[in-house]
Amino acid sequence: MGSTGTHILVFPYPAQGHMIPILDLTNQLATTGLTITILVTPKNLPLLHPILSTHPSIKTLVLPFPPHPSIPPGLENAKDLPANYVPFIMQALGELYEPLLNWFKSHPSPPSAIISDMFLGWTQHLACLLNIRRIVFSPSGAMALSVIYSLWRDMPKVDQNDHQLIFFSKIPNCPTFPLCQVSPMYRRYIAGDPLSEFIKDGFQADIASWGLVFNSFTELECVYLDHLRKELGHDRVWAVGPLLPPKYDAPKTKVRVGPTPVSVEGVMTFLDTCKDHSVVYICFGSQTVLTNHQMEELASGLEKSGIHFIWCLKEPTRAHDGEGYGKIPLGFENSVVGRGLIVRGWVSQVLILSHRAIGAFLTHCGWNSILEGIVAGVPMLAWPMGADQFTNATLLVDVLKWV
Ligand SMILES: O=c1ccn([C@@H]2O[C@H](COP(=O)(O)OP(=O)(O)O[C@H]3O[C@H](CO)[C@@H](O)[C@H](O)[C@H]3O)[C@@H](O)[C@H]2O)c(=O)[nH]1
Repeated sequence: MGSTGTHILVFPYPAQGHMIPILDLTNQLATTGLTITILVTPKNLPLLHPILSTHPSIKTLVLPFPPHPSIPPGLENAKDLPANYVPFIMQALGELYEPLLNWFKSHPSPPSAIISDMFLGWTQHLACLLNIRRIVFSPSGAMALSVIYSLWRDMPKVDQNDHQLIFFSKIPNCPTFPLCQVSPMYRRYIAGDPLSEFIKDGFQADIASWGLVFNSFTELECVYLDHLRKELGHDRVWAVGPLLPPKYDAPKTKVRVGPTPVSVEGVMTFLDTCKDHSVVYICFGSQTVLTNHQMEELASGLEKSGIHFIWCLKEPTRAHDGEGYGKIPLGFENSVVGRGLIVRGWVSQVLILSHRAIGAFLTHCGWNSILEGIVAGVPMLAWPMGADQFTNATLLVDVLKWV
């Protein structure tokens, strides 16, 4: 379809767990005749390759990644940095305000709406100045966002005691978490600190935005979607998920299994040799790198259980302390030859989960993983690690009682 309709700007936050669903949504929007521009920084442009080849009418706006004192030069995506760098990436991207404003001002027919990630709250201020609508895209679920918005709106006092219980009494089912399971960005908030105030302002600007789109669905999160409509005081809260890629084609790339690279088809061939529902798939998303202690515990469990498994692991980034993270215990790989694959690198999780041989999914409860597990109909074992994952696990285990 040609792109002659309303012009919108799509602005993803550069992390795989955020980019994948917003681009899946953009894929769908592109079939409706909208004119679409996607904003990325140069190192993230290759990630647009699939969507640009499917929809050549989509335009790109490539703005340089603003330098930040805490981010090594050349790194522009959360996958290349430890998880606690998220606030720095958010702050760095905030520096795109002026360049983006200039782009709008000089464009002959600029966008009349911005769809931007929930970590880009400052785009609401830009939208206000330009007198256009800003729609928040949430790659997290409605229960998780209810908790996050409640924190930044009510600013409950925390005393830095990890066991302090935080009650969310206005949210349905009154979720309650010990402080250590609450958003680290909120836990680290210091009044008056410029980074903390930037983060707070971003979430409060999200709350004030014109609309909110979730990668979720009503049957899963009806009460939390309704809660948000009530809290925000409007009905422009949409659940458009589960968002999935247009088709599940395995890319023709190689991944490292043990010391040697194998094709992605090789991973699928391994699954082909396994009985139905016999393999445990293990993955902790695109950001979590296990500590060596966690690696040892998991490896020991896998060794003793005798089960078949695929373990997709993320290796430490340059900025991790290389000694403390991601070390596979000596001899483990040899001890599981034939029944276990340890994959370093990227294999399509959606593709693996849809294989008949998968019987369970050990997940960190990232929201995309949860939705992909539900769509594949695979039982999940919840091992939340941080961010919104404790809320997501609570939704599955305590609210829906699905796990
Ligand atoms: O080898 C891999 C690893 C990951 N994935 C995909 O990467 C995405 C990972 O997303 P998610 O499961 O949500 O985990 P994170 O990457 O950890 O996502 C971040 O963003 C999510 C959405 O806000 C949050 O729920 C998480 O807590 C946060 O860590 C999913 O689509 C997976 O299918 C692959 O395809 N192959």
